[in-house]
Amino acid sequence: MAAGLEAPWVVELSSQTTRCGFAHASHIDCMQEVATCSLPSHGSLVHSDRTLGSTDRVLDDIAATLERSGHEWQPRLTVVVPARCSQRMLRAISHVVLESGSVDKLLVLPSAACHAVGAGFQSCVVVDAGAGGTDVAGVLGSAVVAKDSTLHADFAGQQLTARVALLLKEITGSPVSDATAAECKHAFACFDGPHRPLEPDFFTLPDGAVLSSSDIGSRVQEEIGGAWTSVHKQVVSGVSSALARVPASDSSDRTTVLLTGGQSRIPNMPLRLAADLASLEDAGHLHIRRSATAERNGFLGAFFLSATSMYEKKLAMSKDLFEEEGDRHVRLFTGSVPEAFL
Ligand SMILES: Nc1ncnc2c1ncn2[C@@H]1O[C@H](COP(=O)(O)OP(=O)(O)OP(=O)(O)O)[C@@H](O)[C@H]1O
Repeated sequence: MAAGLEAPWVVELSSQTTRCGFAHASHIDCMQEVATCSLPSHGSLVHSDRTLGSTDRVLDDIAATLERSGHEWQPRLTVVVPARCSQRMLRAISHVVLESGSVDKLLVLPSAACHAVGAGFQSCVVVDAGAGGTDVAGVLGSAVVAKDSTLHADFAGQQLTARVALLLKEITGSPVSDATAAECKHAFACFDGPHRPLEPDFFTLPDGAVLSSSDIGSRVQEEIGGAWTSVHKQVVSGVSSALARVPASDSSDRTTVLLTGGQSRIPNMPLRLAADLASLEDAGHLHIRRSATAERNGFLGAFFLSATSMYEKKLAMSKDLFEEEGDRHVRLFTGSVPEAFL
């Protein structure tokens, strides 16, 4: 952290879980995970302009949640959004935050760059398989290379959970909660491959009913395999175009493809991605890495990037400038952060 700077609050607007918190250089001091079941769907707000007018409601909800747990907004705030976030949405976020009275400086960072930095990479191709879909982006010097080089594919954890909920209802005859469906999905999720773990033999529903893995396990895996099959060509083409912008980054002349996001936990996913990428000309130079901190990388990376002196000097939008010149300076940071600042 640069001398004299207080750590900012970081709010990561994701499809299913909004993560917000305050971090120290050495550890996360408090990180609230605000699930959207008790809040409006933040992901759909940042993923689409249609509900633009609701941005203030989203941030108000987060502020209320923090206050309930005894915290207040800090004067510096970093908001993490998908790289495809529109200029209109960025302006809406800046108005809500900088007109709120409690925030003096705002930084808006693209999620892919934060995931890369959070996992320890300054340059790589990010494949972020999350609840709302799978995003691919090239990251160079801790910044997304270009907004138009990002890709969104429909391999979405929330949709898979909904499919598993339907399967469970079909088998048991009664509806189950999303939490139960997600638990069941996590128990059986797996791609084909040599390290396929043994399935659990049984899955127990909250009412005590026991389903055997033959009832539900293979059907969950079929759903996951089918969903990936329908998007894998798209993902390969996204990785291929990102690779054209991200030069080899390690001493052995290889480029890292970072698998991150909650769905990257699916067993054998790196093997499946490697098999799909094998058709690429650069396949021999790819290093596929799955991060152990999958769901937290975006938050962690945002904290690290915000904690540099670059934040203060070049990147953050100040309330004073906003009041003098309006929202025309608001932009998603896509420049390269010099190593000296990291
Ligand atoms: N072991 C697992 N197997 C299968 N899916 C998993 C596993 N662990 C987590 N997931 C899924 O990952 C998803 C959550 O991922 P993540 O937290 O990255 O999403 P998000 O950040 O809210 O969304 P997004 O990145 O799309 O905005 C959920 O759908 C969850 O069910």
